[in-house]
Amino acid sequence: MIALKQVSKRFVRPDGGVFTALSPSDLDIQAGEIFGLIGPSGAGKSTLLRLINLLERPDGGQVVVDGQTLTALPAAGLRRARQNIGMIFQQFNLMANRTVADNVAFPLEIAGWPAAERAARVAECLALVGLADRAGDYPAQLSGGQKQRVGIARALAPRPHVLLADEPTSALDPATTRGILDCLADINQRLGVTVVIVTHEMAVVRAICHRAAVVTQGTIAEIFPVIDGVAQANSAAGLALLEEA
Ligand SMILES: Nc1ncnc2c1ncn2[C@@H]1O[C@H](COP(=O)(O)OP(=O)(O)OP(=O)(O)O)[C@@H](O)[C@H]1O
Repeated sequence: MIALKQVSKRFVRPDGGVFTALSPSDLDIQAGEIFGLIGPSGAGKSTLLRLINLLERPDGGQVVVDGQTLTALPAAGLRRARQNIGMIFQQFNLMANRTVADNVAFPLEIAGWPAAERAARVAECLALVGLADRAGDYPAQLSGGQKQRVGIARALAPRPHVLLADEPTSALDPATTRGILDCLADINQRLGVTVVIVTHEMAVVRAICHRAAVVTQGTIAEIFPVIDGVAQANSAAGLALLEEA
């Protein structure tokens, strides 16, 4: 479903220095997987995630999602292809001046869905995340967990095959975290959506991931499976993360 081929990313710092956020890396994520990107702060996890939908443009390499080579697409083609890739964020990124329903409708408006189909899809997505009764509320009236559920509903509205999650539970307490992770696992199971989740916590990987990559200093140190809730990491960086947990 997702293939990164020798993808790399450097940033130029304000002082003119060049910083390698990701050395040339390969990554294959299968359709239907929940795949984790785990590593310490500043390791390059978010950069790697944002390279999948080209929020960050790689300096080199190819990004292929659902059979389309995103790195070869012109702007209009890329906009269309991105409708197949939903994204959720640590701070939810909801629009405060729009109701819950209008937040969820937003990507459908952009994509040109007719109003009646939009309304039906919004209702469906809010039901999916357990917020059917909050459609008319504003984000400020919701708890953190409910806000993230709106984020998930918004990301799923255009029926994407891929959902990118950038530390989706880092702003939430443990009980709410559990609820959001269960929600993501449920969506993965029911809809078959491929989920890529950035986290710095092994507990998140253990809770929902099928496999995960250890990202450290701009490289993928290893890719390991999670078997019966046990993370099978064995690189030095992976073992350090397990010890921390
Ligand atoms: N736009 C940018 N300009 C310059 N440097 C950047 C930019 N974006 C990221 N970086 C640098 O790239 C490195 C990797 O950042 P990234 O956000 O991918 O790490 P991360 O593993 O997600 O960390 P965290 O868990 O702290 O979010 C960091 O050192 C960061 O400062």
